[in-house]
Amino acid sequence: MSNATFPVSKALQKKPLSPNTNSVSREAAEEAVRVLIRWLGDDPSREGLTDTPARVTRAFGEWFSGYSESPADILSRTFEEVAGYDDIVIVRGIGFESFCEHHMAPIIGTAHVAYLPDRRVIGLSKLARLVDIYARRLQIQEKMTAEIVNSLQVFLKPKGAAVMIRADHHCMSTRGIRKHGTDTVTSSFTGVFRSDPLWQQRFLHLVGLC
Ligand SMILES: Nc1nc2c(ncn2[C@@H]2O[C@H](COP(=O)(O)OP(=O)(O)OP(=O)(O)O)[C@@H](O)[C@H]2O)c(=O)[nH]1
Ligand SMILES: [Zn+2]
Repeated sequence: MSNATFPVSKALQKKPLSPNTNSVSREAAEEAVRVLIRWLGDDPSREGLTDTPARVTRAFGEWFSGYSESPADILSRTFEEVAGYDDIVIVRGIGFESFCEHHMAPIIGTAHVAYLPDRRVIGLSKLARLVDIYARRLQIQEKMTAEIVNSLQVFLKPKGAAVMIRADHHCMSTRGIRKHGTDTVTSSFTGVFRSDPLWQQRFLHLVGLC
């Protein structure tokens, strides 16, 4: 279990650069793809590959759209808690696709995101959007887990938040050590989920781990 420092760093709150508005032009990105194709030993000007650099940059824009989205924006719309509800809110099994920052290889996984409301709740879809904002960046699993839990704590201000992620790292299964069928589990807690073993146990029970 991680001991991510809290409160969250200022960097988390800054609006990140978008792949479309940063200092590298789309033309330069497409040229980089052509260089890679040449480096592989193929010819970027042959018929089947002429449109590939444009497709690849478009695909990267989608896979890495998290750089142009801000957790503050999606977590700003909250609702008064329904009177009398005083238990965990959890969305389980949020599927995501990410890419490891070491090899840019896919990380395919699921996240469980929970919080204990302090008067306010948030639309459930926003928890899944929060996962995607951080998944659609170059990541390591530990950082992604901590970023999700910390931004939920900072912007929603619940009594506590808990995140658990299970993922398959393709850099471990399709290359290098080539171990298939492994998964990596990380978790991160704030507030009561961190300070009170009973709340933490309850979260683990809800995600089916105890
Ligand atoms: N802690 C952590 N490590 C990761 C994650 N994703 C990939 N890695 C690891 O990052 C490490 C990078 O190791 P390096 O030795 O620099 O790179 P490498 O020579 O390609 O390593 P191998 O994968 O062992 O061939 C590898 O051990 C990967 O398994 C992640 O989310 N968290
Ligand atoms: Zn990797």
